Amino acid sequence: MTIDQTAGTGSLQLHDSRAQMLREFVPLDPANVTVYVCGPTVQSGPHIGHLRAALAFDILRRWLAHRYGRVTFVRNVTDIDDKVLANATDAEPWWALAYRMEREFTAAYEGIGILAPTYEPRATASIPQMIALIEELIAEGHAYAAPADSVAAGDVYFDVRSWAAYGELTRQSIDDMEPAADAEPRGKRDPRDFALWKGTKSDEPADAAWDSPWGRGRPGWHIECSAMSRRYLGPEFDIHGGGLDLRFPHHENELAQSSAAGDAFARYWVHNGLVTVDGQKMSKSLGNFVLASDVLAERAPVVVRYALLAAHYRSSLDVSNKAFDEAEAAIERIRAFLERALRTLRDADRDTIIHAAPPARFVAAMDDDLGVPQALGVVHERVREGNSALDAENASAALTAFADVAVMLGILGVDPLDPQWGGGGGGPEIGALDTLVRTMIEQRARARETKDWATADRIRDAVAAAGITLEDTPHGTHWSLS
Ligand SMILES: Nc1ncnc2c1ncn2[C@@H]1O[C@H](COP(=O)(O)OP(=O)(O)OP(=O)(O)O)[C@@H](O)[C@H]1O
Ligand SMILES: [Zn+2]
Repeated sequence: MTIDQTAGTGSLQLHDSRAQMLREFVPLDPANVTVYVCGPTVQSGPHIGHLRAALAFDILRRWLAHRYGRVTFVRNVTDIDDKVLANATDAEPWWALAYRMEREFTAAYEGIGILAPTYEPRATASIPQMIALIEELIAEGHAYAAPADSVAAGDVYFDVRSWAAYGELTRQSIDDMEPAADAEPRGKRDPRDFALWKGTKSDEPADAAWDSPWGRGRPGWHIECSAMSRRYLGPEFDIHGGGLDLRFPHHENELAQSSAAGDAFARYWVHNGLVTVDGQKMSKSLGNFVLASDVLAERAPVVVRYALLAAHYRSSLDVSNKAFDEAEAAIERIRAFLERALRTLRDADRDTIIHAAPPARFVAAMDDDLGVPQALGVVHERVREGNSALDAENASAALTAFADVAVMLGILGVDPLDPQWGGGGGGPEIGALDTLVRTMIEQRARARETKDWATADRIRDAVAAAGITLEDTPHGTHWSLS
């Protein structure tokens, strides 16, 4: 792929939560855009808030890939944390729970077409990097171990008063902040100091602790992301993402730790708006969640994807059956047009489709802080125009509309005919099968053209033996599983 395929049509504007305004996105290295997104704490299964967050960054990533080609995309898994330990049982240790939940997240992400990250590091696999970062912070005078004779002995805290810029991300002064909730207050110099390392407690499992210069223990949540982003992307990278709920304290603390350790860290901060229920964040802790698995049992994955990306990623989204019904109707309108157009298109036309560039207004919408609602507006407009062209038997106008729609749907990952949806339930193997069967259909058509009936019959029999039925129609041969 070439660098910046849309050069000349404008620049990508992203809302940077740190600057609190739109900024032109200029990558450090246009040949490799770097993104770190905070992944889930795998204490329980994904709800649709998690899907929306992952989807927001999937769209960002796809658009960056369209513009620049290569994107190194890292999304971590927090597999050690207070919450994971709290949900473990005697029958299911913390590491078994974390892995089971990680698989549930992966299944839900893949189910709605979220691309796998380039790297997906688990926090427990970067403990030495976290310890090294904490040691740097202590050496620079920005962190301290709790006094050995205090109840917090074994903990290490970030010293917020030592870092004058603390609060810069969310524009707060230290004195206005709440005390940090996650550490033993009696070992701290300031109630806002937060834990970098947590000494193991007597009631915690022995295998949930690692050796460190401060005794056995485990990392705090914030240091995990500072260490993993540095390890996988280096001390400076382009975009740091996560849900709006993570801006404070999580991202504020990540920024403080990494900058205090001398890293330039993220150049842009992007936060997705929250899925809410009656105005409140959908959350495991509040118990007001809708599980991803429940929605996916009721609705086609492409409909769920469409519904969750149809609102701008920075808006709050109160999900309702109405939103899913509307997405279903929109997907059906698109599907009907694609199928209708496909019936009239010839194979020779496919080249045009593959080489189409998205319409300029779609590009402008996406460049304007990922304006997916406007971009989908362009999709529906081209669907209407394509249908009119088909009504008027204007083949060339129908073909360009089809090509536009196909390329836009491809970028957004919501093409209802994409083999990845497998007719509603299958996986990528359906796509592979489709390619193979189509090849055989073509060979059979060629044999028939040359009146080589023996070969044509042999191919039909081979396909039938694999449990596949071929149906010859005036518009070509369709296949289905018998
Ligand atoms: N309701 C929501 N809407 C949008 N994004 C969310 C929502 N809940 C969590 N996220 C995002 O999902 C990602 C993974 O989050 P994480 O596992 O830390 O969830 P969490 O905030 O602990 O969830 P919960 O509050 O349900 O326990 C984060 O980027 C987070 O901001
Ligand atoms: Zn993080």
